[in-house]
Amino acid sequence: MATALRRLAKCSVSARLLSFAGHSRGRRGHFARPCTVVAQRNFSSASTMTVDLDSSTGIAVMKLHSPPVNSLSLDFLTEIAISLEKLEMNKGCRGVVVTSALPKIFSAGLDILEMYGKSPERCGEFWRAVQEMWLKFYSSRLVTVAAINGSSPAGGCLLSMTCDYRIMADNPRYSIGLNETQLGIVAPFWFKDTMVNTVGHRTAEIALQLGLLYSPQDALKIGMVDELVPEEKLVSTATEAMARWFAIPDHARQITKSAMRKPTIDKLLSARETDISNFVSFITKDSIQKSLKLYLENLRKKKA
Ligand SMILES: CC/C=C\C/C=C\CCCC/C=C/C(=O)SCCNC(=O)CCNC(=O)[C@H](O)C(C)(C)COP(=O)(O)OP(=O)(O)OC[C@H]1O[C@@H](n2cnc3c(N)ncnc32)[C@H](O)[C@@H]1OP(=O)(O)O
Repeated sequence: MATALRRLAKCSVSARLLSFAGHSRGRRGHFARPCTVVAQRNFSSASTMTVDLDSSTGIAVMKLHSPPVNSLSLDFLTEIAISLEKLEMNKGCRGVVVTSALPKIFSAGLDILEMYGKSPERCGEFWRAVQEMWLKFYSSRLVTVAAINGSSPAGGCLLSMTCDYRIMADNPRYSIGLNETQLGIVAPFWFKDTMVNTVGHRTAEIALQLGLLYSPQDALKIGMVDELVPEEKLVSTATEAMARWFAIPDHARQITKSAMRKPTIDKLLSARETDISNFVSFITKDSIQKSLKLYLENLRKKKA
């Protein structure tokens, strides 16, 4: 099933930029089922998420549910990307709220187990799926709002930064940021670019080098998130925020979004294969594997 999903994801890449500029590629029936609430719910055999589309508002809520920490494995990334693709193709959908169904965690970022002790081939496949998820979200025609209801390190922060707007639960126990350097690894250029586009160059420089994780209050101060609300109001605030974006004619908003993001997207598209081989050669180095091993051990020790 997951392999079939990945194949489908690869086939649809070339259509992305068309939809980005507001052109419809969306012939119904491209997928086996139309994108309705029930079809979405049934779509994922692993039940790693629910996607509820309210046809009266055009807002879908995508709730990530991959215990224990919504870490982004190859299969999970593929499911997220395909779910977004299905929403993109549904003319009744104008926006998506991304949130977590797990308590206290939005997403723990990339699944470290996908980067530790894996073959170069598997690492390459994994990295392509990370790129694909980023490309789909960053270039989405939809209004995307992240409702960040828990900690969101590294890849979790990246996912939220691909969205148009971020609302975080005002809980000082949660943190968010690109903390890669703390693991002894390096955020690739398109993670860095997304961060720069979100918080500006100087703040990104400090945040990335030090691998900083910010409290919600500090994340608000630097512009990593746009709003803080009590956790119970998160999804309702996200759907309310969506109304401001829906008030703008779709084509004008989409073309503007494209103008803002296209250079960053094109940069990855033109270097995609090199980026994969850089990742594979970096992550499979003995020294990096040792760092990851240590980091995993510390994560486990913390619990014991
Ligand atoms: C030159 C350069 C060229 C190319 C680029 C090359 C390189 C690489 C770029 C890679 C970019 C990487 C991006 C990433 O996203 S890396 C992942 C970063 N994530 C983290 O650091 C988060 C780690 N986790 C935590 O801090 C906590 O777990 C968290 C999320 C705050 C939750 O805390 P808590 O509720 O207390 O839960 P536990 O810590 O007990 O965790 C439960 C369970 O989950 C396991 N786990 C946690 N996070 C991950 C993860 N990201 N991947 C896999 N597994 C994870 C944890 O070990 C526990 O497992 P157990 O078996 O003990 O139950």
